[in-house]
Amino acid sequence: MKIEKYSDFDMMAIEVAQRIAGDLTVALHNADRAMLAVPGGTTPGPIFDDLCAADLDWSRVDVVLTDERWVPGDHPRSNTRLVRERLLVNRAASARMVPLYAETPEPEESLAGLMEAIEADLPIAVAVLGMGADMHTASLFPDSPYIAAALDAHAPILLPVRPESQPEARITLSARALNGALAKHVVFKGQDKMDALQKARTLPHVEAPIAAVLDGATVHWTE
Ligand SMILES: O=C(O)[C@H](O)[C@@H](O)[C@H](O)[C@H](O)COP(=O)(O)O
Repeated sequence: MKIEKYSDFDMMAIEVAQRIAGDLTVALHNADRAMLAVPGGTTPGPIFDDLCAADLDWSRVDVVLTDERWVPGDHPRSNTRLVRERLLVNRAASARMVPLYAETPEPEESLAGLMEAIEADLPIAVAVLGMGADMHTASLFPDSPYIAAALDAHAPILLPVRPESQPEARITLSARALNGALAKHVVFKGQDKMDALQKARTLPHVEAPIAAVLDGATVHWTE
């Protein structure tokens, strides 16, 4: 794991967008298509605003979320909506989005179809990950029943989860799917999260899921 600290959030967003674009360009030299996995939440918006203008062949990029809240695509908490509005615009409008949501009441009812579409595009070329102060990443939450199964080396690539701390069901890529990425970037803001990251490295993965994806990752952060 490598840690890179930035003087402010805007600088971090610009630099991280450049790093992702560089990684995608390399991946597209080596393969016909490249898969980019991105988080939802509040941190990635400004990164998407810069990344969407990157000069690369977006028509060969498949974008998937690391995780989604099980809410309709026009819901304010929808990560799909965030990606459509902030990433799949400008030059990146020609990228293809691999869905992580379907209109069924529960994620289990759509799981097989969603999983099949993602499996066809694996491995992930570039995984961008957020992190919570509770040491979750994607929707791998320490307070999720079955978190051990989602972190297992043989876990399915996609799992429905119902963390006690969250208002809705979610769906998440497993640690196995995320760790298959050729490049991993963890991005967050705040000393509290940096303290949590350092603590995570001393805890079992079920208590600190972020620690399960740190091998080979670059951590980008700003106070
Ligand atoms: O849908 C989500 O909530 C996520 O993908 C999640 O893992 C997020 O990355 C972290 O919770 C950090 O969230 P913030 O960027 O809002 O702090």
